[in-house]
Amino acid sequence: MLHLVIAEAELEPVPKDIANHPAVVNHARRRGKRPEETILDATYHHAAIKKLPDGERRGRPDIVHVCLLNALESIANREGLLRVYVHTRNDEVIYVKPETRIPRNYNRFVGLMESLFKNRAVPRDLKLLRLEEKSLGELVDEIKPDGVFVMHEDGELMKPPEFGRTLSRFQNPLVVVGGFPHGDFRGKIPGRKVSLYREPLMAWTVVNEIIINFEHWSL
Ligand SMILES: C[S@@+](CC[C@H](N)C(=O)[O-])C[C@H]1O[C@@H](n2cnc3c(N)ncnc32)[C@H](O)[C@@H]1O
Repeated sequence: MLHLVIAEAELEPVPKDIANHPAVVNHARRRGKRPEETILDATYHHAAIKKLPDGERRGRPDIVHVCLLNALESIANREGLLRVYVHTRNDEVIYVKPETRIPRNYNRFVGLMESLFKNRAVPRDLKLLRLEEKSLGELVDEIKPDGVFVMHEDGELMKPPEFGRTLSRFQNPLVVVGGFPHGDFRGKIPGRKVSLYREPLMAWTVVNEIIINFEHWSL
């Protein structure tokens, strides 16, 4: 079983500090929600986000959306060989049941995330998505993997097929991919740093490369 963690993802409700900013208030009103109930989104909250620390990288639910679509619709997931988790910049972990159907439509996905942050689980009966306050370290301790790999541009360079083969030597490997658009992990991430290419890649490309090459050795 491969455990895939999208870590330090830039997915969060609008922080209190900018809840009164006109860009946030107007967007919330259009969606019929209170500002604090909406998800921070760089596309709509650009003017407000600039005022936040780390503003240049925050408000990117789209990264989580594409990574989840790719991972959950993969053959590995259909075969029951994958578990996916999202860890956020505020140390929350979203547990994703393998049978979850993530909405293709971005606005619907954001609506789902808004319900998740409000109710801590969606849908209430099936709890396909569940949110808990938890650090990445606590999540790793809980999963108890027999190998931890951190995808990183500065890591030891391994071609994707070679990385797939490396993963196949473990029973329960865990792979961490950064869910942010720019810069490095903010916290210390334990594990073997691996680079799949000599240049930075988008998080969803890395997710695809990991899963496809894991499948090659595991199906
Ligand atoms: C968009 S990148 C992060 C931003 C990147 N540091 C930059 O400044 O362009 C998102 C994540 O993809 C993974 N990643 C990006 N390039 C990679 C590479 N060449 N090899 C392995 N993983 C990579 C890392 O986990 C990274 O945190």
